[in-house]
This record gives sequence, C-alpha cells and structure tokens, in this order.
Amino acid sequence: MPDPAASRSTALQGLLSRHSVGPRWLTEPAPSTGQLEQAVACALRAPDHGLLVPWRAVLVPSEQRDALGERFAVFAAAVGKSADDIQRERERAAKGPMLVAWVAHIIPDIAEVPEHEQWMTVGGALTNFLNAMHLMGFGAKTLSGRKCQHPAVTEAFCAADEQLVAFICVGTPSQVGKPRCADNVAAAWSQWHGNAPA
Ligand SMILES: Cc1cc2nc3c(=O)[nH]c(=O)nc-3n(C[C@H](O)[C@H](O)[C@H](O)COP(=O)(O)O)c2cc1C
Repeated sequence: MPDPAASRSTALQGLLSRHSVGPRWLTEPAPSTGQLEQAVACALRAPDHGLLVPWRAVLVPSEQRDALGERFAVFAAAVGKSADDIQRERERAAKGPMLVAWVAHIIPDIAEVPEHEQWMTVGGALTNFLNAMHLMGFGAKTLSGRKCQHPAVTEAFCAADEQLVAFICVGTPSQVGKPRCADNVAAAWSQWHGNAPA
C-alpha cells in the first residue's frame, strides 16, 4: 500500500522543482492527447470564484504550424521588422513538439467576481497546467510577446471578448536544466501584526 506521507513528499518535490524549459531544449515525444487532457483536467482544478472557467486551451496541431507561422510573419511585417526578423518570427511557430494557445475570457461587471479574480484563475490554471506537464516528465515554457496582442494572431484564436494570453511550448527536455536561482521564501510572506480600526 502506498505511503501517503511519501506521496505527499514526492508531490511537493515535484512542485518545488518546476522550471521552464525553452523550445530550443524540447524534443519529441510531445505529450499524448491523454496526457494533454490530464494537464487540462489539472488546470480546471485552479481556484475559480463562481466557477466561471475564464480560460480555454487551444492545441495548435503540427499541420497548422505553417499557417500560424504566416500569421506571426504578418505581425512582424506590420510592426516593421526586417526581412530576417520576419523569417525568424515565422519559424517560431514551428518550435517545440507541442504548442498550446492559452485564451482568457474575462467577463466584466460581475460584482462578486471582479476581473482581477478571474485573471487569478487564468494564471492559476496555466500554472497547474505547467506543473502537471512537469510532473509527467515534460518540459514547458510560456511565451507571449507583442504578437499575442496583434490581430493577425489574436483573430485566429479569440472571439471579440477574449484575449490571447500566451503560447505554451511543451515537449521532452533534451537535457537536465540548470537549477533555478534560489527562491527568497522569507521575502514572500509576513505576519500581520494587527491594526484594528480606530
Ligand atoms: C503569461 C506569460 C507570458 C510569458 N511570456 C514570455 C515571453 O514572451 N518570453 C520569455 O522569455 N518569457 C516569458 N514568460 C516567462 C517564462 O515563461 C518563464 O516563466 C520565465 O522565464 C521564468 O522561468 P521559470 O518558469 O523557470 O521560473 C512568460 C510567462 C507568463 C506567465
């Protein structure tokens, strides 16, 4: 019978060891459809006030990468990039074994669930997705840039009331990554010393 304390410790070590792996260091295999679904299921476990699910994930299949690359190129040309940079931007769409677009759908004017709370859920879901991929042995990195706000790219993924947050590249890490810089835990929390109203 599995030892629950050992499982908890393994889960915590998994969370503590997550780090991003850039597309250059990602190789095949990509996650299977089942593994992608499992990561999305974990994303759905993010805290979500009102259960609005203000996000969705869109897989960009391999056969659509060229079409996405053309959209990246239209963006790059529109913002005045050089021919070389336009080509570099076009090629970005082909990088990494799996590419997932993260789309937010924030509903304004909900008194009980202001927009910042919905954004928290979008970020929490993305983080759960990244952690799930990491725990399954995959590497991933979230990448956005100005193109995620340009119509040439956004209109491919978003309805008028949606926003393209970023793309997530996922695959198998080709090498063991460098450890991240040490986290400053002490700076990230404090204790309230009381401040009763006058
Ligand atoms: C929504 C979002 C968009 C991001 N866009 C970029 C990006 O365009 N370029 C980049 O280098 N890092 C980007 N990052 C940061 C990286 O994904 C990564 O988190 C950062 O390099 C820190 O690495 P770590 O995840 O290992 O801490 C983005 C992160 C988020 C959450």
